[in-house]
Amino acid sequence: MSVDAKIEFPVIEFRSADLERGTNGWHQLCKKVREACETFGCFEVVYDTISFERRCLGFGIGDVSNSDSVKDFAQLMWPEGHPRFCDTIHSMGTQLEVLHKLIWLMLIDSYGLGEDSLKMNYTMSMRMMKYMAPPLGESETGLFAHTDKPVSTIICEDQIPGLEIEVNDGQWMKLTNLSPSSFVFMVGDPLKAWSNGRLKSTNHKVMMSGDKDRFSIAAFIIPNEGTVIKTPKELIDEEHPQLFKDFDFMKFFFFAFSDPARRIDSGQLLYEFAAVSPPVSNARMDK
Ligand SMILES: O=C(O)CCC(=O)C(=O)O
Ligand SMILES: [Fe+2]
Repeated sequence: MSVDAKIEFPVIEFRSADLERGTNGWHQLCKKVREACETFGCFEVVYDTISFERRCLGFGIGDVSNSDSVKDFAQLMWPEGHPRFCDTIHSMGTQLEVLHKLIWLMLIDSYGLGEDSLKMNYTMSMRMMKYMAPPLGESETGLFAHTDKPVSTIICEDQIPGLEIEVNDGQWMKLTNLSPSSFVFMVGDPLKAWSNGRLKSTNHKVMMSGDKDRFSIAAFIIPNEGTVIKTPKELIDEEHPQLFKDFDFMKFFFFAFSDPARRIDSGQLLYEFAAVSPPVSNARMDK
């Protein structure tokens, strides 16, 4: 099904002059970020503060903002160490983590909440993906449709399009023409639960066509064991009754990747796990 041409994917430029908290520029950015995350569950962030070589190798590394953890990983492949690899990954991880936190702060400010309302201990994992070009003239699924289970994700691709988001029931929009300084920020299910369903965790997938392989890097925020996802009371009122009970992130994460969960639609898992009153029918509550 093709997408309505009127739907425009949000592209938000983070100019350094606007990144000072409390300024007019900051407030405008907060509003745009909130609108994008409420409507689309994701947006393209143009952020040229981060510059690095967009070279991917095809594996995942946990806790990338910790330089020892990156070194331990590099030792597996290069027992004698690989300082350049470690520096690149560590510096990229650190900067992507800053970007995650900046966007969280914008969301917090946009709802007028205190910083403590979205505070947790976490590690950021990075996955590097190579999607092979499909056979000539064909189109192939690179990654099946899902909503993200980490709190939030930042995706960086090497200019070969492939990422698609579901904008209406069954309508897929391919994200194209991302600028070389762009990233895609994606709301995950726990952030949706935190926001009492205001923020959308969008269904997305990777579809490959054309003759070029696609490389991407995804940086995921994974809360530490014992973290409880809790909706701030300010986001619950008569107009917005509580949709999700407080839940242990790790239990949700394990549930989402368990065998019985495989038979459930990815976007439905959060409701199965944490809905305050389970929906009577199978219909999605956020539609
Ligand atoms: O590679 C991409 O562009 C998307 C990756 C993704 O959605 C994921 O790893 O959850
Ligand atoms: Fe994803």
